[in-house]
Amino acid sequence: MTDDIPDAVRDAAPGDVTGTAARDLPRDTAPAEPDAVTCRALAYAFGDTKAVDGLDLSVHAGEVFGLLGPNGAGKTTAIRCITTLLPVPAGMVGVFGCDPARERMAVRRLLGYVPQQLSADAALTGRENVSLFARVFDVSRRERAARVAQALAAVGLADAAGRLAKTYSGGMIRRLELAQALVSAPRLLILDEPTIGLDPIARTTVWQHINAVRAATGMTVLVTTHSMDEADQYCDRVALMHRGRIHALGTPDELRAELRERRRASGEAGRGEAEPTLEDVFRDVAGRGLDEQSGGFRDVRSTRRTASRVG
Ligand SMILES: Nc1ncnc2c1ncn2[C@@H]1O[C@H](COP(=O)(O)OP(=O)(O)OP(=O)(O)O)[C@@H](O)[C@H]1O
Repeated sequence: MTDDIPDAVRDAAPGDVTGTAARDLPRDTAPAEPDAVTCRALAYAFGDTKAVDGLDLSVHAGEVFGLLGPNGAGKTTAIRCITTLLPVPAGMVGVFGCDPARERMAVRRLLGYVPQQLSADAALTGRENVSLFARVFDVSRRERAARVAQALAAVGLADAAGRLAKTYSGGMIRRLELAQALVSAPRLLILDEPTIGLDPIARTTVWQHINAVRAATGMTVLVTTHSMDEADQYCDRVALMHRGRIHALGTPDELRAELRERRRASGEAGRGEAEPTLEDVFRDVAGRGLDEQSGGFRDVRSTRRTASRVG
């Protein structure tokens, strides 16, 4: 784990780095370090329910990786195994080469995690919330105030730091939770549906801050989402997860091009088919099971919990 949040994070003004700009960072500098996340044949069951069922995944250091899938695909369960919150009963998980089972604290020190559930305390100020995380993550007393201020500034909350979190908007709460995760200067930031329930402007703002920090630090980002549009716009690579395993993996452009090719080969192309979207790719690789399983991609957006998370 790095000792400090780099000054560049503090200085990265929100909006200066867009998702597109961050995606244009050089990709051909081969990472000398191990992959940020490795899962091999990972399996986890709740009773008879195979939540994760033979998951193979590599998240390269420095990339923004999107784990996509409908409700119940197993995304959160996989994330909880990676973050040491669940044991790894079958298969293996590595985080920058560390084994969560044997090096639990080492793995936790590498991670910043923003779960789906509310992790900020509404009765505390923004600054107090981030300070709490700084203490939990052993940021030294000497450094703490500066690191808390840096993390709040990095997500655009410096001016609101003295206000109670219960006065924040949903988007501000999400950014506060981001600051909490960033205060320990993680090498890997894991975000479980970071923009669910937010309006389009708040979504964009959250992503601008994620990308600004990532561009400044080289941090790896693993994000789960139902939103194909966000994945398309902000993720370097995506994995399409369904029923506990990965059905397709690549850059959004690669996945779309592969579907275009499959359509061409099967004679579907040229019959007025629109350019494929990522959702088309998912429907193609997951097959009819996607419609049979409860929860698609669109209907879930309006039903989830951010509105009530902060009330
Ligand atoms: N604590 C639990 N006890 C029993 N079953 C669970 C538990 N947590 C998850 N499951 C089941 O495991 C499967 C995978 O759930 P998981 O939450 O990992 O999916 P997900 O892709 O993250 O879904 P969502 O997008 O809704 O968060 C589902 O069938 C779910 O009902």
